[in-house]
Amino acid sequence: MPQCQQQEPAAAAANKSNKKDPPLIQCADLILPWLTPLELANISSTCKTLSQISKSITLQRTLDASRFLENHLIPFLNPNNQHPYAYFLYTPSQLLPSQSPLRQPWGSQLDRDSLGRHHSGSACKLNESWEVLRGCDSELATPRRVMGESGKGVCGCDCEGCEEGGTGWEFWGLEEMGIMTECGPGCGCGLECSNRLTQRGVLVKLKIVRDGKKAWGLFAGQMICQGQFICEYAGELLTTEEARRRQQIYDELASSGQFSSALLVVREHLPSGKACLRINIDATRTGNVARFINHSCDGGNLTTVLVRHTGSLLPRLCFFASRNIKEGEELTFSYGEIRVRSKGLQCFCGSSCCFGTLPSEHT
Ligand SMILES: C[S@@+](CC[C@H](N)C(=O)[O-])C[C@H]1O[C@@H](n2cnc3c(N)ncnc32)[C@H](O)[C@@H]1O
Repeated sequence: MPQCQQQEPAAAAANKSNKKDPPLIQCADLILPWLTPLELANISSTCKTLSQISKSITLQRTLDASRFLENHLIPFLNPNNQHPYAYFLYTPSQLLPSQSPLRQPWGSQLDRDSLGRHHSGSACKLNESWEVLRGCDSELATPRRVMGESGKGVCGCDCEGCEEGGTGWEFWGLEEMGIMTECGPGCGCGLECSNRLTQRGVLVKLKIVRDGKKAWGLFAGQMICQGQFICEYAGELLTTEEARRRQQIYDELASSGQFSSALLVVREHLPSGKACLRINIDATRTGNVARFINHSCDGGNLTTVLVRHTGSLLPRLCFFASRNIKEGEELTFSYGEIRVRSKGLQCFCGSSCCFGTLPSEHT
């Protein structure tokens, strides 16, 4: 049958080109030829609508990295617009990997009302209690309970058990770290207690700006005074074994470029000096705004404080302004002093004392 023989190569060619198409296009190619003109027109307009919705979702996502879980919107700004936002799951506080969601909604117009106010439960409640507090004591915006060597601080409420002393802390090689104790699950007070400064989410305006060399960075969206609380370092709390496993994967991905990890290790040296407790917080997949804070060899403008809570075993790592910060300034801190990798990632902090490479440690 000469006709059949002639058609065979054309059919084979068509099949070959179909194989390259994504599955959805392949299905459409099977179904759409059967449709009436009206059905085809309906499909076409649905696709245009979906395209508009997905553009609107992208826009909404650039407006708030926190998925409406913080008190203020935290926008992404990228002057060259190639990457409008960074994709990660948002958590305002530490969680276990088993608590980390596989997916999280982000970018629905329904998240906000016509005035742009948040609908998300936790942030609203936090915001309300903060508004009440701010009216009566502006000092609440500063770390009143940062402790010295003695481990004693000024207690903001009558709860007992707040006067615990501190040991020595190390963070990525840093020997000096502030220690502070706040009320927690073991206290009778609630979020409105003045001794829960770091538990009300992000209270200063921030923005996330893209840079050609360092990728995203966290910037001040307002003037910030020395001592003001910025945010905690939130993410998944890992076992050391899991932290090492993930760090190996991250290192491999980073060596091929285009990947930033945000796995942070905090070490506590016990008074005996013989043992060391460590906390591994991974904000790479699930985290908060702190995952965008870049390194600066001069120490930057942030200081880290370990905050303990009455009745809670694990401390939280929190960032405070180490000096007055102007609106538009990048927020940075030192990742540490140790550089175990001779060929570490290049540092672009731009400070006069720049070491040239980013700090690196064995996890
Ligand atoms: C915790 S993340 C900070 C946010 C990151 N820039 C991003 O876009 O997600 C740490 C990573 O940021 C990059 N980074 C941080 N500080 C840097 C610096 N001073 N110079 C170059 N890259 C930096 C490195 O890739 C590092 O592994």
